[in-house]
Formats: sequence, C-alpha cells, structure tokens
Amino acid sequence: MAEAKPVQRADDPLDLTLSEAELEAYRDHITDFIAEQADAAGVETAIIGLSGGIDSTLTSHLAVEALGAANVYGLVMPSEVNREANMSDAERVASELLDIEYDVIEVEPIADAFLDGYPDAEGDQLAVGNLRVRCRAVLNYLAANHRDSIVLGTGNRSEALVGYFTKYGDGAVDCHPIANLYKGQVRQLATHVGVPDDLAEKTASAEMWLDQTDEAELGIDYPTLDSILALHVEGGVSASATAAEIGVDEDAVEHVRTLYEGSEHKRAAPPGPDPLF
Ligand SMILES: Nc1ncnc2c1ncn2[C@@H]1O[C@H](COP(=O)(O)OP(=O)(O)OC[C@H]2O[C@@H]([n+]3cccc(C(=O)O)c3)[C@H](O)[C@@H]2O)[C@@H](O)[C@H]1O
Ligand SMILES: Nc1ncnc2c1ncn2[C@@H]1O[C@H](COP(=O)(O)OP(=O)(O)OP(=O)(O)O)[C@@H](O)[C@H]1O
Ligand SMILES: [Mg+2]
Repeated sequence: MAEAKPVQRADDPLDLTLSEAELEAYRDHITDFIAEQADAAGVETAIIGLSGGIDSTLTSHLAVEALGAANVYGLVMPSEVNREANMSDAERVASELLDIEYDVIEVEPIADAFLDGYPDAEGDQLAVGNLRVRCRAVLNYLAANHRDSIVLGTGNRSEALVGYFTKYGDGAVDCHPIANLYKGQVRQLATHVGVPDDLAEKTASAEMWLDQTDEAELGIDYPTLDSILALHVEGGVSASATAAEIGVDEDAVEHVRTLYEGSEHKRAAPPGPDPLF
C-alpha cells in the first residue's frame, strides 16, 4: 500500500459512539466469545502479541476477564523500528495493568536470518516490514503449540474491511475478539473497561518501519474511515451521499471502496479451482 498524502479528514464524521449499555454488552459478548474459543479448542490458555497499542491492550484486557490472568500469556517482540516507549507500554500492560506472564523476544535477528537467506529483499521497506510481522506470527504459534494455547488476534472492523494487516502476519491467528468494533469504538471500549487514557488515545501504528502511522499510510483519519465504512461500504449509502453527509471529497469515499475491494483476498480462505469431477 503506497503512502497517500495528505490525510483526508471529514468535516463532520458520523457519530459511532456506543452507549454505556452497548459497551457493557460488547464487553460480555467478547469475553464470552474468548472463553468459547478456548473451550472449542480444548485449551485453558491464550497467547497474545503485546505491542503497547490499543488493539492488543484491549484484547488482552478482555482475555484476562474471560480466562483469568493466570491463563493469558503475552509476547512482546521488539524490532529495530519499534519505539522504546511502545515496547515499555507493552511491558507495562503485561506487568502492571494485567499482571500476566510475558516474555520479550527480539525479532530483528530472526528477520535478519531470513534476509540472509533472501538478500534481494533487503531495503524493501514494505517487504521487510511484513517479514517482521510474519516472524511474530511464527513465534506466536511456536509458543501456542508448546503451551497448548490459542493465539488471539487483535484485528478490528476498520482494519479488516480495508485489508490493513499483513496476510499471514498479524492476520495469522485463531480468532479476532474485537472484530466487530470500528477503531473509534475500540478506544471507547478500552476506556470503558479501565485502560488508562494515554494507552486508549495513542496514535495507531503498525510499527513496520520508523515513524509509520496508520492514518498517514492509509491517507485518511480513523473517524473519516470509520464513517465511510459504516455509511458507504457496509451501509449501502451512495458515494456522493456519503461524501455530502460527512463533508469529505468523493475521492476519499472511492479510495476506501478501492481498499475494500482490493483486499477481498485477505478476508477469504485461499481458493482452489472448482472440483472437476
Ligand atoms: N487479488 C489478490 N488475490 C490473492 N492474493 C493477492 C491478491 N493481491 C495480493 N495478493 C497477495 O497478498 C500479498 C500482499 O498482501 P500483504 O503481504 O499483506 O502485504 P500488503 O497488503 O501490501 O502490506 C500490508 C499492509 O498492511 C499494513 N499493516 C500490516 C501489519 C499490521 C498493520 C497494523 O495495523 O498494525 C498494518 C501495512 O502497513 C501495509 O499497508 C501479495 O504479495 C500477494 O501474495
Ligand atoms: N512489537 C510487537 N510485539 C508483539 N506484538 C506485536 C508487536 N507489534 C505488533 N504486534 C501484534 O500485532 C498486532 C497488530 O498491530 P496493530 O498495530 O494493528 O495493533 P496495536 O498495536 O495493538 O494497536 P494500534 O493499531 O492502535 O497501533 C498487535 O495488536 C499485536 O498483537
Ligand atoms: Mg500498533
């Protein structure tokens, strides 16, 4: 996905705020879901990658509510492009907020070993960024196999609909507990369950390269993205009416639609040809 600038911002984004009752209902629904997923897999425990970002902070918080702190294990996996502050927030979430067991595993030597094997990709920002993400997925499953656990994903509704994740990277998990929440609602539920404001309000970043932010790369801010997804992509409101409703160029609506259509392959199981006989 190429850097798209400037960042589009609607004058009057849709208000997708959930009421306190709806937040509480989501809290119950998601914790039930996590417990059911563990049950269905016949395990007691879950593993989650902790980045210091709000998606993993909220998901791990709800996992502890569902399974108990003794049954959630965190992996903090810094690379050379992760900010220190985010990695220390990830450890703070594990040790102070949740009091769960966790380990820190450096990803860079592992990614470097892959690049030694395939040096052609060195310096390719996107390919190497995705490589770091996929190294984390391999480590998650190494630990899950060893500890008899499921791997919790952290994908939210906004990211899923525009394909803003690495195929078989952060997308390679057993379930996505917060999949029904738009990004703004993720922050809202986090605050509702007691996540500190500095974590709930932090700028979203995949941290695949230095100074990456979701909004700069996507070319749109989250309130605008969430509004276009709810109105146009999922709500069936025309592009022109959506643009007029929230006060944004129609180009921004088309951009989101293009991201949605182009990422269909990431939301589907790998296809094979129809059976012949
Ligand atoms: N139409 C199609 N049908 C079937 N397969 C198709 C395809 N088009 C591409 N592909 C395959 O998909 C690959 C491209 O997908 P992929 O490897 O994922 O790579 P790609 O989508 O290019 O990059 C990942 C994007 O997700 C973002 N991301 C990643 C991780 C975390 C987060 C975050 O929010 O924290 C965000 C990242 O910043 C970047 O924009 C191609 O190399 C090809 O193998
Ligand atoms: N350095 C890391 N160590 C461990 N897990 C990570 C790391 N970076 C990313 N992950 C995993 O990949 C997931 C996807 O990253 P993503 O950036 O979308 O979520 P986030 O960091 O939790 O929240 P935000 O999108 O607000 O930054 C994270 O939620 C986390 O589970
Ligand atoms: Mg992040």
